[in-house]
Amino acid sequence: MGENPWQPLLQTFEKLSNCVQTHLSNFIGIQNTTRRSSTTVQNPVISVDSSSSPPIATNSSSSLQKLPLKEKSIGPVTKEDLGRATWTFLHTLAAQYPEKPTRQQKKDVKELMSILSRMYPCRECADHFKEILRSNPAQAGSQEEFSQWLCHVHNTVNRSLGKLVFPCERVDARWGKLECEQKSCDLHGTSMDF
Ligand SMILES: Cc1cc2nc3c(=O)[nH]c(=O)nc-3n(C[C@H](O)[C@H](O)[C@H](O)COP(=O)(O)OP(=O)(O)OC[C@H]3O[C@@H](n4cnc5c(N)ncnc54)[C@H](O)[C@@H]3O)c2cc1C
Repeated sequence: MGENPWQPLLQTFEKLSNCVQTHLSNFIGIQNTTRRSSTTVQNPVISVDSSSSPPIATNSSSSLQKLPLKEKSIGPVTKEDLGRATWTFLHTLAAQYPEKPTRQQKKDVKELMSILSRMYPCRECADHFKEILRSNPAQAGSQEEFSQWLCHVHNTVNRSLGKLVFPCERVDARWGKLECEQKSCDLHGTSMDF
């Protein structure tokens, strides 16, 4: 049998096709990279305080990309990040705590502190906090009592870390209530002790 007369033409076509495919996939790859990085700039994903953390690549189909972003990249949470976030939560809670809390609310504060001292996701901090609570049991008979007690225990942690002590008479200036329309974020207390 003689050689297929179309063979050289088919081989040329195959080479051309491979070449086009390679260029096309390179091109698409570049496009995807470009799109991903421009999304990151225009609509950054998440922010944390730590500027030293390397950025983490995100899957373009991830819903994370739709989250609003501040300016910095995501990375592992440090003990300091966790501490600042937790103090923000606790001081804000104290700022919104009712003047006249219910018995349940007072019990909740004690339980919350107790749970923190067991489950705070930094073992040494949790153990340290447990010790602090032992000599300073939570006091939450009123908004002022709670926020002053919290300021005091925060200062105890500050001292142990060699940080400056915060002037507790200025705690209300530092930590206010959440900005919520028509007090919709306020915790409600009661004048009755039930
Ligand atoms: C329960 C708990 C226990 C911790 N234990 C440890 C530990 O054992 N070891 C460790 O390394 N880290 C610990 N941390 C973390 C540590 O307290 C800090 O959060 C972290 O070191 C970051 O400190 P920072 O200087 O950024 O400010 P932070 O101490 O996080 O304070 C945040 C902000 O609160 C304000 N502030 C400071 N002091 C007071 C105060 N007394 N009252 C009201 N507002 C104040 C300041 O404006 C400050 O910028 C603990 C955190 C918590 C929540």
